[in-house]
Amino acid sequence: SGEVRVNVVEWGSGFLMSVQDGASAGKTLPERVKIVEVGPRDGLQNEKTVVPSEVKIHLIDMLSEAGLSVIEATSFVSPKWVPQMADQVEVMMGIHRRPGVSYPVLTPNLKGFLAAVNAGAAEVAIFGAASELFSKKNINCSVDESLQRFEVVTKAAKEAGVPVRGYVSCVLGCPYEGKVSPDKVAQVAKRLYSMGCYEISLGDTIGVGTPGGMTEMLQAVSREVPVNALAVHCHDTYGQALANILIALQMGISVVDSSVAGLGGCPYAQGASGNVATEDVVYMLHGLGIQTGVDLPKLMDAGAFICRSLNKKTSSKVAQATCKL
Ligand SMILES: CC(C)(COP(=O)([O-])OP(=O)([O-])OC[C@H]1O[C@@H](n2cnc3c(N)ncnc32)[C@H](O)[C@@H]1OP(=O)([O-])[O-])[C@@H](O)C(=O)NCCC(=O)NCCSC(=O)C[C@@](C)(O)CC(=O)[O-]
Repeated sequence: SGEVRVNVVEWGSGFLMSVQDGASAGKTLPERVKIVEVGPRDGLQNEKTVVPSEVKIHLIDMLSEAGLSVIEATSFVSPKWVPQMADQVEVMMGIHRRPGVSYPVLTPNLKGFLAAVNAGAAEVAIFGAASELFSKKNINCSVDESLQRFEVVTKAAKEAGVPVRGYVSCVLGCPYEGKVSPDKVAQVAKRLYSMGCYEISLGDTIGVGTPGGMTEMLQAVSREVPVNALAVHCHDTYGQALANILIALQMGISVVDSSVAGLGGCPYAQGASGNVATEDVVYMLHGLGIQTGVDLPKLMDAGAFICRSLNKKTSSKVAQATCKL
């Protein structure tokens, strides 16, 4: 109908303005999107100076207070590989778990899985890649070896009744190999799904993808894995993340990973910027009339808190526009 609704909420010195464009909220978009907030893990894992556990815990609590229902809390990986995540047990013990909120953690192997469950994790994520070289740099094994390790984790998780999410990294490009074939992404995604992952998150680890590549890759993956079991995980290095997410939504995906304040980057993907900012994703989704359950002002408070704590500027355009730096 071309109807455009504009809601303006005055807030501090800035304005939080949401433009709802009735024409763009087409039939193919989902009514509701689940956001998987990865800031406390993906966002912080690459920080060079150690972030105190209390800051991580407070951030996670602010994010759950803002209405996020899935918050990836930490990683049970080797502290020699990722020192920033060495306080995983303190973080898991310190957070105030809100009913209905899930706090998954990364577990690369059985050792990590057992430690995670011991620390009270009720959901875990395994993380593979569609690129051999990235797999080697990130988790020190080939893609096939990683899948064998993940079989062991998913078997143990099934016995313990713990749901497992699966990641595929480098779905639109690799920092070491360059172009990645959509078929390879589809094969890895299929293996993770067949071993019992309830959801497969497709990671544009270095943020190089464009909507054309995203479309081609999702077409290949959705031939092997049902689209309602897929999520997208976009880094924003080349400023393509929101466009890529919109493509994913139009193709039926309704789970989006993002990081508050656009924090982050992978230690084994040099030059990659943070994930798309959760604030910007929420702004876009609400503008499209899609529900998220997230309170944007509260989310921006969480973004402002972590940026102050890290002494860095937010990468969220929405936060910049509303002067909540
Ligand atoms: C996978 C390993 C452990 C293999 O590392 P390795 O060196 O091959 O492992 P190992 O089995 O030979 O063991 C070596 C040492 O690590 C210990 N170890 C072994 N496992 C664990 C564990 N779970 N927790 C704690 N310690 C562990 C083990 O006990 C031993 O200790 P030592 O005897 O030398 O004292 C290592 O490569 C690692 O920890 N890698 C983590 C890398 C990582 O966290 N990367 C970032 C996350 S992935 C990402 O960001 C991408 C994503 C998910 O966001 C999606 C996207 O954007 O694409």
